[in-house]
Amino acid sequence: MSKLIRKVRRHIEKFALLSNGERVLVAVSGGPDSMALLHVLLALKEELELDLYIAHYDHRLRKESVKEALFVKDYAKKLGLPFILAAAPVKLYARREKISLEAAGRELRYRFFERVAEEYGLNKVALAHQADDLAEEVLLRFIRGAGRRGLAGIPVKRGGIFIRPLLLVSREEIDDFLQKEGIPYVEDPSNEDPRFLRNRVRHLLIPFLEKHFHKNVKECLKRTALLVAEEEEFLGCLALQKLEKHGRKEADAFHLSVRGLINVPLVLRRRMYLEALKAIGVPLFRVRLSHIEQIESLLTGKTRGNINLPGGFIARREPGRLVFKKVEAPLKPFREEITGTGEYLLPNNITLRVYYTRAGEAPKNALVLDAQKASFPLIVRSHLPGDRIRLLGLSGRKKLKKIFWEHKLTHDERRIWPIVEKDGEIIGLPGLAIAENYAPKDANQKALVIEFSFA
Ligand SMILES: Nc1ncnc2c1ncn2[C@@H]1O[C@H](COP(=O)(O)OP(=O)(O)OP(=O)(O)O)[C@@H](O)[C@H]1O
Repeated sequence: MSKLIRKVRRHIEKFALLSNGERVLVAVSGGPDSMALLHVLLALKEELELDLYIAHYDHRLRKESVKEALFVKDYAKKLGLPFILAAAPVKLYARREKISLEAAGRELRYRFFERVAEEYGLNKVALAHQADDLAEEVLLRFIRGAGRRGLAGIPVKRGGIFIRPLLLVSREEIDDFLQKEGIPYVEDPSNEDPRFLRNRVRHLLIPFLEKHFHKNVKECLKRTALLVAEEEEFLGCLALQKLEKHGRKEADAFHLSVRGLINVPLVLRRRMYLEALKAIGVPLFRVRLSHIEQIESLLTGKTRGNINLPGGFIARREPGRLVFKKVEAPLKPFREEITGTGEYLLPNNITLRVYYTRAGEAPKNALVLDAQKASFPLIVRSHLPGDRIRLLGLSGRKKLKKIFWEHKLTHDERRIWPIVEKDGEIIGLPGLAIAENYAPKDANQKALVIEFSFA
């Protein structure tokens, strides 16, 4: 067994990353780190009785991305491992949420991993961040002015499902392993692009620090990050205890008692804000120190009114309490053209996944259509008064209103449930109904699957 595999096995044990018999989704971009991770986990598969799955997310931001997805797909096939792929409307999402392409890609990618883990009943998602990533990330965040949470860098595990078995292994050790084992990988040219601050940290700042200040600067940064991470974890536990005492969660809202908060030291209070936001589903990736400071200024009375938080949440001061809550965006009717397979972002935070598979393998809650008959373009739209569908075995057409009622859909669900139309005729509603002639005849037939989820 190679040195690297033994080292990772020790880390898996030390940080309790995996238990025997777990079902693991390996996030493989096709780059050197994730290909090494895949091989390390393959080597430990038998001993740890792991069930491995491979997932790849095609961000569609570079023209080579399809090739990379195919590389990972073929590799999974060669290894005989299940492979799950999604393609992403990253640009659209970034524009809509007013965030960078990098941040949008990250958010959608992590959401995809979580969704796949849930759908396939997997307990862990293994990511291939390594020690050099950790050092670079810490420096980068320092430059950008992060708080303590940022300086803790990249955690070795998060949220009970994400694990990073290679986090304490250097890029050099990984390269050495790949070469000795003859493992192929694809290079991501954007890793060299000096327009990205992260790449300038990797290619300019770290070598400069190594040359002129400290040969082992990466090791030092790693050590600092691990120490801060331990302290962060401790602070997190304390904050949760305090939240139990002084806070109350209510569906999409969190209430914090002002009297409870002012008796807590500022450093802990900041962490309490963060834990409260996490509890109601605010995307923590996007919460900046400035948001936390704004919340603090609500408490001290320096700011009044609503403070906008990421993901459509607000914070405001009410008598005797701070309130964090989701502001409901009004539901919008929609009509979109579906021109091919992929992911589509519809209004009202609906994500649509359109793909081909064998009819027998399609999930039950999706619309599964005969691929030949349901050719593109299709229209996906929201409900209109008088909508009807021609169902098998019925002489006339059935009102959608009746179908909604039979499935006990709420008023809001009825307004935005996606309805699929071809040539002016309704051909189905995911999970609810399919028009006559559009259902595949047998399980082996090629089917077009339309699945959707509300964010
Ligand atoms: N397109 C992808 N498909 C599948 N997994 C990916 C993809 N991109 C990244 N990953 C996984 O995430 C790890 C980190 O990737 P990378 O360093 O590019 O991301 P990052 O943006 O720097 O970090 P983070 O994921 O924390 O935002 C990879 O080693 C791999 O395990």
